[in-house]
Amino acid sequence: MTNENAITVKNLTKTFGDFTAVDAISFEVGKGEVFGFLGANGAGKTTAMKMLIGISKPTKGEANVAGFDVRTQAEDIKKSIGYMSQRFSLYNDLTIKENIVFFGGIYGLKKSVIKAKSKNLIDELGLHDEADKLVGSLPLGWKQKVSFSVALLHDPKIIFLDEPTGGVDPITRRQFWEMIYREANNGKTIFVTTHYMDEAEYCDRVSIMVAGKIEALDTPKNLKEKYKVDSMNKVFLKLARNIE
Ligand SMILES: Nc1ncnc2c1ncn2[C@@H]1O[C@H](COP(=O)(O)OP(=O)(O)OP(=O)(O)O)[C@@H](O)[C@H]1O
Repeated sequence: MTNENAITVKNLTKTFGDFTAVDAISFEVGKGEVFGFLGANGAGKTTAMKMLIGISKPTKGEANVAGFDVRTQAEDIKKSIGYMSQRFSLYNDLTIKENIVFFGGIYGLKKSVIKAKSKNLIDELGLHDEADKLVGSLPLGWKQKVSFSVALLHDPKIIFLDEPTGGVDPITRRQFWEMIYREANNGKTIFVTTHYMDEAEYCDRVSIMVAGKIEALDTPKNLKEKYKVDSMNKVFLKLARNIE
């Protein structure tokens, strides 16, 4: 497989007993691309993502992430990617600063680097008044923004975001997407799952997974043209109905 793409996936498959959760999916994600990975509940997104971030072995097929093979180089992948999910966030009983020091340490950064990054992060997010407050006391939207910045501390090439804006208000979601764009413009590759169809419109390309298979993959504009509708929500509904 070539390493020109940030992610290359070929016939990637995961079965649990007789059940095929991810069914021979293939796609490529270019460097610097914002790639939306959509699907209804149970479509297989999390199972696929777990294989890509090197924590679950594929049953069949292959995938290369940040130049590394998911089967044999999972440890290298973990060092090259950032990961953030709605479920795995920061430690609520540590302050913002303490979370940064803690995760910086886990990523193996030097103390001087952590100090500098911590200052940048707090400056960028305008969080001077909150830096010494417990994360648990922050609104969810702020937690998610800090969590995103923390996932970037070790300067990963690819960032995996698993429903990063779940439960967050529309204005904060918009600000969150501005942060995503900024990182993509800096050359980071963004792989993001979301349930919000308006967010699918913000992606460079979108794949839609139905029952373990990728049923559509293109730019939002092309998908809307193909299905002759005016929103990604309608594309999604049409696809789901066709399959039923
Ligand atoms: N360890 C497992 N053992 C058996 N079945 C599993 C396992 N993990 C996932 N599944 C099944 O695989 C299917 C896909 O699940 P997955 O969590 O990947 O979907 P998803 O698209 O991420 O959904 P959601 O949006 O709800 O997270 C589901 O039917 C789920 O029950």
